[in-house]
Amino acid sequence: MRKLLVLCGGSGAGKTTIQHYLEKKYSFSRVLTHTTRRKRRGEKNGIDYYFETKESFFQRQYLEYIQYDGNLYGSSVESLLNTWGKNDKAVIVLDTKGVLAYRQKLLTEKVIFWYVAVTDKEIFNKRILKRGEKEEIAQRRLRSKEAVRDMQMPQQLRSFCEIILNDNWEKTKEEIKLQLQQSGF
Ligand SMILES: Nc1nc2c(ncn2[C@@H]2O[C@H](COP(=O)(O)OP(=O)(O)O)[C@@H](O)[C@H]2O)c(=O)[nH]1
Ligand SMILES: Nc1ncnc2c1ncn2[C@@H]1O[C@H](COP(=O)(O)OP(=O)(O)O)[C@@H](O)[C@H]1O
Repeated sequence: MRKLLVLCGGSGAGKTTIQHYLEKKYSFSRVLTHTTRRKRRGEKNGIDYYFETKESFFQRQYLEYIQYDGNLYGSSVESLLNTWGKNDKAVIVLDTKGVLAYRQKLLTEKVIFWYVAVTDKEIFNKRILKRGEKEEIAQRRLRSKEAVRDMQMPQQLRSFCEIILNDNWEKTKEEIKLQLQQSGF
């Protein structure tokens, strides 16, 4: 059966780190999404995202798309089906608005949702500055209304989204193992 794990959480909480770990340790395949934001240092087209222009972005068919800190992000039907074509176990990273869209749309597949949390908001600041962006861009990101919204789990997600606390990486790994066992992934 096709399975999808949806990760969301604040900017810098550790979604991408957890996604890579799920690939390496638990043989998930990542669903790449599309964005018009600029590449960060080290990011590659077709590896981290499909980097698009505004024109090319709208040439795809999306399950959903959103605006985040002034850029467009969208998950294409094609990318999800491609991933499932090679692996039943897929993982995607979305903002919390995208999570609600997936919750309503993907009714026939096995889908679970995780919100990646940190206890102290200062952690967002520290982590995001380590990430290869100019400080000014990182600070703007953290002040954007979408980033501020996603720093706490929105009320509407509480009934179906598991919280993965990512303060301490060793504990996060244990929590991931437990949650995967409990949900049969
Ligand atoms: N709804 C939705 N959100 C996306 C998609 N792709 C990425 N995102 C989210 O967009 C937000 C910004 O992503 P990114 O620029 O990589 O920044 P980061 O969260 O600071 O690492 C994050 O919350 C991602 O989870 C997508 O296709 N759909
Ligand atoms: N548990 C952790 N402890 C310390 N640093 C972490 C932890 N998890 C992630 N990081 C680091 O924090 C930064 C942001 O993580 P990332 O996964 O890119 O966040 P997100 O995708 O949620 O924006 C990266 O430099 C990453 O290596």
